[in-house]
Amino acid sequence: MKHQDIIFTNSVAERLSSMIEGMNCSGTFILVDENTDNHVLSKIVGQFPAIDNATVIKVKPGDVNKNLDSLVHIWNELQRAGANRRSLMVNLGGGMVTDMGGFAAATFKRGIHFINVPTTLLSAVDAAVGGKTGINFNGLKNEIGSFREADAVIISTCFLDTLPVEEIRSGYAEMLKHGLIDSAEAYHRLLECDVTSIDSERMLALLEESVSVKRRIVEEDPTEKGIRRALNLGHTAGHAFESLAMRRDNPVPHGYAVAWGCVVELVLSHLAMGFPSSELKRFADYVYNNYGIFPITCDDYPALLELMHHDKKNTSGDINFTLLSEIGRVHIDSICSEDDIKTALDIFRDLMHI
Ligand SMILES: NC(=O)c1ccc[n+]([C@@H]2O[C@H](COP(=O)([O-])OP(=O)(O)OC[C@H]3O[C@@H](n4cnc5c(N)ncnc54)[C@H](O)[C@@H]3O)[C@@H](O)[C@H]2O)c1
Ligand SMILES: O=C(O)C(=O)C[C@@H](O)[C@H](O)[C@H](O)COP(=O)(O)O
Ligand SMILES: [Zn+2]
Repeated sequence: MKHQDIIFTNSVAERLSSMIEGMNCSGTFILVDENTDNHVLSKIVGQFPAIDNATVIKVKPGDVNKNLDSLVHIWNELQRAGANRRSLMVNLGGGMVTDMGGFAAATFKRGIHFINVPTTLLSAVDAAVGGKTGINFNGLKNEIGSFREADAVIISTCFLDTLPVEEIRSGYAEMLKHGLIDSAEAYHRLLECDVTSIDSERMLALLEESVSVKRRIVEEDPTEKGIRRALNLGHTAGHAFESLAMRRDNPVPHGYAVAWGCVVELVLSHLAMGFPSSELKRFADYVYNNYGIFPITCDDYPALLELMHHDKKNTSGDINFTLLSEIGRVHIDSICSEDDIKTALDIFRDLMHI
């Protein structure tokens, strides 16, 4: 897999335009959802012909629409406008847009060029980088997808001012995850920051630091044969919460599910690997105070376990977790029994005062 070009800038339109011109493509498509159409597109149009001449494709927002219907809509629009192998797709949006647009680009005519321009904190620090693309299918997260890195990722803080604070918190959860797998120093610094009042200069520095954690791991293991599973901390349980919330017709932001999932998986880390109880308690309190609770009872355990059995890290009938023995010390392929997971869910409910 080629090395991915990741650019940090607040002159997005200028960089994007010169990139489009340099790629000598036969046509450019910009994928947006209704919200990035409303809040973001106007920030990059009206300055450079390479951007203004692009065809805009619009999808409905939200993870419930990261699905086959939206994907078919994108393929139809590309085909209708005569896109070919030299066409370029620009994914302008959050992780929903970069995941699905990346997959549409990876599959249309077996692959066209694409550039990710992330517009949420979460997509800037995580989703737009590293080549995981895909859609949800049959209620399971990212069930259909491919590894295909964007030709380039243009990361900026200039889109974040219209983002609801809930979405800032959601992205911050993936940054905390990067801190947890990286080092106690980076993680504690994040815990001490007030996420709602970080100025844009400091935010750009935090973005660069967080992306560097993901980038280093992806470069070592681009297709998740091993160590990339570190980036999946919190997701075995987190994706189960996220899917359950969708089943209840009450979706939650991805990062919230990851934050709750990390609590469950730090409980398992404590039980199985001796992860310090003081750090577990501190993280759980942070999550309770900043993300609230995901309401579950023991009646939900069978559904949650069934969802965890679909996790992509599993290679047998067992459920595979990424755990920590301490902050920065990662143990991939940690198998936990259903009984251990139920115990962890019990402790999760205690820690979250549910
Ligand atoms: N591929 C990966 O490595 C990876 C990593 C993490 C998450 N993901 C996926 O990313 C998705 C979550 O991404 P997300 O949190 O960015 O969600 P999202 O794309 O759904 O964006 C969240 C909300 O913010 C809106 N929005 C986007 N930019 C905006 C802006 N600048 N101003 C105002 N509103 C804006 C969106 O329309 C949406 O309503 C999930 O599908 C998750 O599975 C993928
Ligand atoms: O990049 C990775 O690898 C990750 O696991 C990052 C996660 O934050 C992200 O949510 C990813 O989409 C999860 O992938 P999946 O393989 O568990 O669907
Ligand atoms: Zn994630």
